[in-house]
Amino acid sequence: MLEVRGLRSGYKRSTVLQGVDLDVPDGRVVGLLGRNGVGKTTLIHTLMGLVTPSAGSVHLDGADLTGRRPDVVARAGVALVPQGRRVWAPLTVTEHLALAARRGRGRGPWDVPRVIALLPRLGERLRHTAGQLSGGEQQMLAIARALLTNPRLVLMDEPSDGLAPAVVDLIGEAVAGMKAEGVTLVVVEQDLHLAFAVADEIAVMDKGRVVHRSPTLEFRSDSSVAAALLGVA
Ligand SMILES: Nc1ncnc2c1ncn2[C@@H]1O[C@H](COP(=O)(O)OP(=O)(O)OP(=O)(O)O)[C@@H](O)[C@H]1O
Repeated sequence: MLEVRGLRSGYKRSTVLQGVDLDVPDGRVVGLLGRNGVGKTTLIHTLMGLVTPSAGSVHLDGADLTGRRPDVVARAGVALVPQGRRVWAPLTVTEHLALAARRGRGRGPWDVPRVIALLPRLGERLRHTAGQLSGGEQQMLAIARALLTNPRLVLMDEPSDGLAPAVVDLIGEAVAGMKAEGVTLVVVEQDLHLAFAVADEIAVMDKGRVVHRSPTLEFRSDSSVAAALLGVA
């Protein structure tokens, strides 16, 4: 269980997170929505230890991760699938998987055969370099890399970014597969179709806070909430 309380953080000239409260129970998928610039990426990066909080707390299964370094947070079981995938263009898929597997070895159920079973397209591209992959395949590689660390919690930042609808559906299937294996996820998304397809619950941020939380079915059934908080009909 992830428990975030009163989290404040930001950059030199601006405080972005103004006191974020967020609970993510084990095995649940929370879709994190919000207009551009409300602080979704800053929240994900603060949870991962890439941005240092000025106040508040982050606990995972009771362990205090507040302000810890990214490598410490990763070892505690948190993995980031960053926006823009951040794969290494010259390395092959096999090399990416081998490097990630080395870091996660022995800590849980995910190994290379298992992530390839979840993401079969990668199995057909093992000798390709990451730079030769399509955007969707790079996203799958970024997911595979995260899973191979055997995380308890995966933070995904706009996995649908720049992908065609049919490819977004494949990413949705991969997220569903992770969830079926018991992985807990926070998925930042602009694509409501994907967020609704994968999330058990929706959290909406505005001006550096989580201002709304409801089960996905409830959120979908009341379009006035989405209209007010996201500016969509
Ligand atoms: N590295 C940085 N240095 C300074 N300011 C930043 C930095 N990264 C983000 N910001 C600012 O922090 C605010 C929140 O940005 P953030 O990326 O967290 O929002 P977001 O909700 O993820 O937006 P989007 O949906 O557009 O990705 C914005 O005003 C942004 O300009």
